[in-house]
Amino acid sequence: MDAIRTIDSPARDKPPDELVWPLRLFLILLGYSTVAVPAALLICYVRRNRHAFETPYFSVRQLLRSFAVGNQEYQLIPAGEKESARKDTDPIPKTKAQCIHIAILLLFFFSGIQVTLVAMGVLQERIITRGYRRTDKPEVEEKFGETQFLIFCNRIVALVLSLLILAKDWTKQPPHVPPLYVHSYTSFSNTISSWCQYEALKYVSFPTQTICKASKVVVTMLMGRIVRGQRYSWFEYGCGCTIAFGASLFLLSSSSKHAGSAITYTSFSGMILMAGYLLFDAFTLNWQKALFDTKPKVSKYQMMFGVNFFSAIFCAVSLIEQGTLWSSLRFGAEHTDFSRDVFLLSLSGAIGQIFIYSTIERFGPIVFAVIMTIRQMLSIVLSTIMYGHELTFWAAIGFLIVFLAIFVDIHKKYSDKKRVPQRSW
Ligand SMILES: Nc1ncnc2c1ncn2[C@@H]1O[C@H](COP(=O)(O)OS(=O)(=O)O)[C@@H](OP(=O)(O)O)[C@H]1O
Repeated sequence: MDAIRTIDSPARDKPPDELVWPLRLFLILLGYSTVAVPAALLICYVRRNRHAFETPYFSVRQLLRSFAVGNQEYQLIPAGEKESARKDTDPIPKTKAQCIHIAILLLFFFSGIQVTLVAMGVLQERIITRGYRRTDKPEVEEKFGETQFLIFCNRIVALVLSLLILAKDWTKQPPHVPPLYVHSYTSFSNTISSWCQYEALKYVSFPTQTICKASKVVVTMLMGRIVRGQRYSWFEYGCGCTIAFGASLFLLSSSSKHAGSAITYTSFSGMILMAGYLLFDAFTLNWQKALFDTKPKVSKYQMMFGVNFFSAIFCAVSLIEQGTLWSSLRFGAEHTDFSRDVFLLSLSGAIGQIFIYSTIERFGPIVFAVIMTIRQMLSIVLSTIMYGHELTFWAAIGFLIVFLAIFVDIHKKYSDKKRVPQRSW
């Protein structure tokens, strides 16, 4: 939620009380546990009595079984294939035609992510900063401030969109082998990483924040080793570090004005929150990739449905426990312009998710992390052009370093592939 973060991020020299965020996190986790604990008990119960839940007919029992146990009867993966299933999807093509196809696809996904996330940023800013006239009393203008409700609407629209696509292509969907609750991990880590990032803005200086965000690629690689057993060579780690260095140089040199207005030092809390953001974000990506690698694999729309289903529940529970769900819905009913903007925001978020899942499924978590890093740099380049500013010398060097590292990495993979005959692309 870029724009919301920008607005809420405080421009002050002294960070707030360091004891506030652990308390807030504790309350959030307590809220989630009111759903997670009963769900975990239910899962244990169904797993222990799994035979009682075996039924060939569509029923609540079958749904509970899919939720807690999964459909292991479709697990057709031969033992020897398990290793190769863990490898990242390799986007390096063999022929020129494949090269062009890959390049167009990457550009399409990148543009989709960029356009939808920029649209979301603009709409979020609009919703949070401007007031809305009441439909029945146009002379009264009121502001909306419940950001959690916006996330809830976003997840609901994404849930409905994925459900519509699944219903349309029902016959083309692979059987969903893992238990449905596995998507709650992605949902939880995605939510907590966003929360950590948002919360960290109050405790970290701009340079620390930038360097941490630029390190996304390296952290995603390290997490890939832990979550999926994916090995990367020293050369690949080197490229990841070079991208982090180049992106930091670019972002820091081209955003010196930001640095002046933000917090001037990083506290211990800030470091923990930034680490939380990076670790949960890297876990999300690698867990998604691990699910795409099951055989038969989980389709991107099944995953989108599963993740948004759990996220919607988590958000709804939070809103109900804070007592803000009904007041937000009432605000929506009384301000039709607001409802329209929230719908457009949620729709762009949902379409953005389709691009995100497509990228991770097709190109893997590292390419996605690189795309998100370039996305941040491109936003700055675009605003520099729009406002007629000039890129600094060091920003240009940083930009060159990032693209050079990407080029060298792709080139090496391409030449390695030429040397070693491949089974099939
Ligand atoms: N792996 C994965 N799966 C699903 N969705 C994801 C993923 N990574 C990022 N996102 C969503 O993309 C939105 C922007 O994410 P970030 O703020 O982390 O991106 S960045 O800071 O610009 O790099 C943000 O959307 P909102 O949560 O709706 O704001 C993220 O949740």
